[in-house]
Amino acid sequence: MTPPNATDRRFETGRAVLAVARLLPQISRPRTALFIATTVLVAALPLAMTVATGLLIGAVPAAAEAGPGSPEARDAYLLLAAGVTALLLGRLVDNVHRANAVNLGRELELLLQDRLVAAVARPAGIAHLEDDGVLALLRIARQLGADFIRPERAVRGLAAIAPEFLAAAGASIVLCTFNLWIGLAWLVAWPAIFLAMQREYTRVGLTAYMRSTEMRESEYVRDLAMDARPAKEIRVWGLMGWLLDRYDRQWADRLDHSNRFQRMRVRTAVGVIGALGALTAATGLLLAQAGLSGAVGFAALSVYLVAMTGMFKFTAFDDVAAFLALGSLPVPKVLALESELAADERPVTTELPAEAPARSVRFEQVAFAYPGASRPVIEGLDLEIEAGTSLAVVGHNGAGKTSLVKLLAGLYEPTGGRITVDGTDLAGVDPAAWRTRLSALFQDFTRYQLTVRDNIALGAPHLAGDTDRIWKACEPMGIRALIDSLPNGLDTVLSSEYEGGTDLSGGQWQRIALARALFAVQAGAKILILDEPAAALDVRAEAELYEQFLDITAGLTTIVISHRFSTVRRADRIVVLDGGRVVEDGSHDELMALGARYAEAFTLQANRLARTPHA
Ligand SMILES: Nc1ncnc2c1ncn2[C@@H]1O[C@H](COP(=O)(O)OP(=O)(O)OP(=O)(O)O)[C@@H](O)[C@H]1O
Repeated sequence: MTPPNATDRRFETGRAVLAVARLLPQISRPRTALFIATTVLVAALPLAMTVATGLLIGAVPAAAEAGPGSPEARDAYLLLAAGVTALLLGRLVDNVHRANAVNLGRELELLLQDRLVAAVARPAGIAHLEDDGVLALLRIARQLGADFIRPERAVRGLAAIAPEFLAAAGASIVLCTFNLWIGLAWLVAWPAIFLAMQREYTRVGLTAYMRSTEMRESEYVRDLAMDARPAKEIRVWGLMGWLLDRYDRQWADRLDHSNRFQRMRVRTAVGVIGALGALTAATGLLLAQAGLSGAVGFAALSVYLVAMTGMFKFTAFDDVAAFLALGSLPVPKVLALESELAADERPVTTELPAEAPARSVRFEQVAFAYPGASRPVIEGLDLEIEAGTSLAVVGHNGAGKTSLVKLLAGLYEPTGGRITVDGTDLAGVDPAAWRTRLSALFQDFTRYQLTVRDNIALGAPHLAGDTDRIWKACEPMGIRALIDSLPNGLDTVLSSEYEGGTDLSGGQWQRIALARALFAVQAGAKILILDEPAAALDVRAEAELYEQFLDITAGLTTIVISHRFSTVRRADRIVVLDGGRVVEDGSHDELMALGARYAEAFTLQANRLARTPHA
């Protein structure tokens, strides 16, 4: 996602406010209709009161002369009643208008949050979650309802400003009856001033948006200082001072930047106030001349004066005007993100047969580069994985092993070539349906701060209530005794941040995660991916676990990535990856006989292990 360019920015304010206005009927048509009706009334009623007051002032001398009960007195009473009614009704309608705006605003925020979560959850892959533009929007989205980025405030701003706008237009038209040019000047002045100020506010808001990467950085630094997870390293290495320093510097930089923008806003405001002062002085002077020369009567003069001073209620410089600009700013961005992510969706063109993969999964000349990366991590990769067999993938750090399984899981799409399942190109298959056939455990698996039961059942959440099945997944992992020893057994929360909860050792966590993968297999997954499945276990424990996995998952397609050759050698077939290509391919015995990279690395590790019997 790219940030808006200069041309886009000129129209940003109008587009943002329009986007807010267009969303309101989606929340509630009747309440939007009420919003429009009360906007007109809130603008018209004070104007009606002004006119009634002016006419009343003009009618009083004649009524006083004619005496009580006279038609003139009745007219004066009627004008008084009209003025008072307009005043009271104005108050009442104003309250309804504001309350309606607050509710509409809150619901607008909810609507945007919902649409955003749905939009972000929609793409099958995870590439969008590494896109700086998307992350900037997500940051804004997380803050929706906080700080100045509040669409709710935009609706309240709109509610306050729209009637004032109409009232100012009405007052300008009243002034047109005094002097056409003065009236027209006022009619044009307010929208121009309003737009100038909105552009300034928008500029400030956009700067915050454009600096989202810096802001994310400083939020990251702040969270590092406060989170429990990095707390060990930060204290052991004495990083707290360094973190706080860095955070302070980033804040100072942000403040400095925003102060610079504030100064620019003051310049515009001074220019605007100068123009307003000149127009007010000209109007006042002309009114005074007209009054003194008798060209305009006393009643009309008072109406014109009230119209002129009433125009200053218009809040172009007020907080509400800033809220309107800043609060609406994220709205088109959320909508743009929504359509951008929807456009990225690829069409589903084929369905895989229920038994697939029955023959094989094939990587055919697959190439892949991470979004934004200049070089591919996988290039010209050909690999056929026979269904029902176990495959081990080995290679040095950064060789592309994890990237390969991420492609297989559909978390990213190949940038070249294709992956087929029994001959069907995965590009046309519904990724969600494909993933129900996969069970995967990645090396950076998630330690959910949930119960043991949930941590295991998340492998197939629809079977979460099946306790027997959960125990069945735990058994081969050797964690039954561990779970029984926990305060609430399966229902113990795996986090010491909760009362009655507990944390586990690295190896214990890994066994829980393996049980989760096994639970998914029990639920019907046909391909099992294990990326460094037991790096936290000792070599023998890992080899034993993998052996057990192979027994339990016999007949399943299993792909394991490991640096432990005692694990790797148990696979039916081994491929060595280097620079994103397969450079060796065969069984353990075949690769040993080949005497190349695999054999060399295996011998090296075996010799080391032989020297360290407790490894
Ligand atoms: N999300 C990402 N964005 C950009 N580059 C990435 C990303 N993930 C990995 N890479 C790069 O891709 C290359 C291959 O990474 P990959 O994780 O596939 O290697 P690996 O063989 O699994 O390594 P290891 O044995 O260390 O786990 C590396 O150079 C890495 O820097």
